[in-house]
Amino acid sequence: MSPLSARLVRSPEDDPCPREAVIARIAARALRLELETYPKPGLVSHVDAGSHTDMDAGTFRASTAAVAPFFRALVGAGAAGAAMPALRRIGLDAEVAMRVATGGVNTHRGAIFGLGLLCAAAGALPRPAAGALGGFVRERYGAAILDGPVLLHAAGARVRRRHGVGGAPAEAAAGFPSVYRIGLPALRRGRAAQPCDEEAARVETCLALIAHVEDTNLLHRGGPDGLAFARDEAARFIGEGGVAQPDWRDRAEALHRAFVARRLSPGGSADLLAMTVFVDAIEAAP
Ligand SMILES: CC(C)(COP(=O)(O)OP(=O)(O)OC[C@H]1O[C@@H](n2cnc3c(N)ncnc32)[C@H](O[C@H]2O[C@H](COP(=O)(O)OP(=O)(O)OP(=O)(O)O)[C@@H](O)[C@H]2O)[C@@H]1O)[C@@H](O)C(=O)NCCC(=O)NCCS
Ligand SMILES: Nc1ncnc2[nH]cnc12
Repeated sequence: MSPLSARLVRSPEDDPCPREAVIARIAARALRLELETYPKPGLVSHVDAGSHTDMDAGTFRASTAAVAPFFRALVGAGAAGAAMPALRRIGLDAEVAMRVATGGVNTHRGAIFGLGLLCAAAGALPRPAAGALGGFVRERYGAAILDGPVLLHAAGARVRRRHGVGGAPAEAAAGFPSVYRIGLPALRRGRAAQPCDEEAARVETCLALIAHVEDTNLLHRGGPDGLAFARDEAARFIGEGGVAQPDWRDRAEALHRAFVARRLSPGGSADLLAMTVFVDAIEAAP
């Protein structure tokens, strides 16, 4: 662990900054709620492992527990005005902790990056108005994100080069437009359609994101055809009424099975679902 992370990672009992601890807990809760959302096409949930053979709900729970202290460190770094290289060091330490906790499996790399940047923004902004967290990431860190080192042999970087898509760095540098333009409106639409079922609202959000996002995980596993299949099917689900349909759960489960049959897994959309839940909680707070 880098000295910066070691200084900033604290146990909740001796935490002198309750607001920072609360924000970090909200980030970890967002990861748990993402996991506890079913059906999410091809993705791991508390019900099954979707298109994955190397991870399940237990792997995600262990990963969430391991990375949570680093969210606290990122909130603190944001509050202290840290620049991108400092955040990056904490993010890389979090990736190491994730891999130790999961036996080397990549559960939350995208979430550490995106949710981590939003945590830093929440640390920097005492009372974030609607849209403020994404705007802060764009203004403060956007250029550094795009100029940052590229991990040439990472699957994501390879896929981004081959297919000319921006992936996680472009999404963050632009201030998370998928969260604000797609995720949050879908969460509110889902709540209006199913006022007593928060899980339904998260399913609506997840499907709306899959229909929109250029997800490098879908490209990695399914190529352009896999990405197009996933986006078209998710768009059809949303276009036909989403979770406002009486049989929405059956339809979403059928979609889940179709993704699993093709080994498709929209991991980037899952991360953006967690980020949407986080932004909704932080920016809505009084
Ligand atoms: C900045 C990086 C994180 C960029 O990494 P990379 O070069 O790999 O770029 P991307 O592929 O674009 O993104 C990385 C992960 O982000 C998720 N993602 C994918 N598409 C999008 C998108 N359009 N918008 C936002 N986010 C996106 C996705 O993560 C999720 O999927 C992973 C699990 O997938 P799985 O199917 O298991 O796939 P693999 O393990 O890859 O292999 P197989 O099993 O299929 O064989 C999981 O991580 C989810 O979270 C992308 O994977 C990085 O380069 C970096 O610099 N990190 C340093 C840390 C840092 O700077 N931190 C800043 C402050 S915290
Ligand atoms: N629930 C999930 N299943 C598979 N990949 C993911 N990446 C982030 N969340 C995920």
